[in-house]
Amino acid sequence: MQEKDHIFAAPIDRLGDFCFDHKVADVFPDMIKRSVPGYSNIISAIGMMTARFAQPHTQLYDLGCSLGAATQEMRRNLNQPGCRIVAVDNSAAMVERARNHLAAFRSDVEVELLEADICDLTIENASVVVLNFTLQFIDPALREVLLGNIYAGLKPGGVLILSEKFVSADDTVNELLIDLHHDFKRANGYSELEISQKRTALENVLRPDSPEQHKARLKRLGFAHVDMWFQCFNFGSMVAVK
Ligand SMILES: C[S@@+](CC[C@H](N)C(=O)[O-])C[C@H]1O[C@@H](n2cnc3c(N)ncnc32)[C@H](O)[C@@H]1O
Ligand SMILES: O=C(O)C(=O)C[C@]1(C(=O)O)C=C[C@@H](O)C=C1
Repeated sequence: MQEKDHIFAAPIDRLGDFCFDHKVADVFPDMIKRSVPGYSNIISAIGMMTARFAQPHTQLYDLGCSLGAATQEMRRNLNQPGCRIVAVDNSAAMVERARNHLAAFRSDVEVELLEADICDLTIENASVVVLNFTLQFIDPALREVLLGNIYAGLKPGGVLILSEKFVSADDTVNELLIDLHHDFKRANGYSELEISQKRTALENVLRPDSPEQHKARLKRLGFAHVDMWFQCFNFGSMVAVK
């Protein structure tokens, strides 16, 4: 049975920064499904893009893999010989649970699960790289270097799938999208207290960029084709092909 997310349901005295600890890892599937509009569509599309972009004898990366939802979808859709998936997260609680989660499925595809900081990782011989709601948690000053490492490690024709929470450059639209996201959370059973406490806890740790900032940076780094393929409110996913 999957646990329900009640983490911010009661008033918290000294509300600290949000972090991916045991409490969050225990309820993560419920939390992300009720918090991120379009999450399950994005996971399915990661599988579809894996089928199109995976190249024989290459590596596929799931960076900030949490419990391995994207890894599992990539593994299910891999149709090329000699590929392996490298799934990485720096939260011990997430990696421990990802190990159990991934072991529950039968598959011939090798998955290397690493507890590591993705900023310290060497990316090589890659055909598919997934950053599914992870870059937003990386120090903004380190984002360009990380994306540059990904670009360098991708083979020509390789793809980066980058899903993020966005900030809109237009203040009025930005407020509208945030309000609509909160409506989405209310409709999924979150209370006003849960919404506001989580918002405060995320303030210093989830720093969103605008779609324009993302596109400009990916282009600057050399990606040949960059665009948004999905957006719902202030959440979305981009595709960048080398
Ligand atoms: C919103 S979750 C990602 C969800 C996941 N990709 C999925 O599709 O279900 C963000 C994850 O990024 C991880 N993370 C944040 N900073 C990281 C870093 N520097 N290195 C590795 N993992 C990181 C967190 O521990 C967390 O599990
Ligand atoms: O709940 C929110 O407001 C979010 O921003 C959602 C979000 C995310 O985008 O990663 C934040 C933290 C949790 O990991 C799950 C989802």
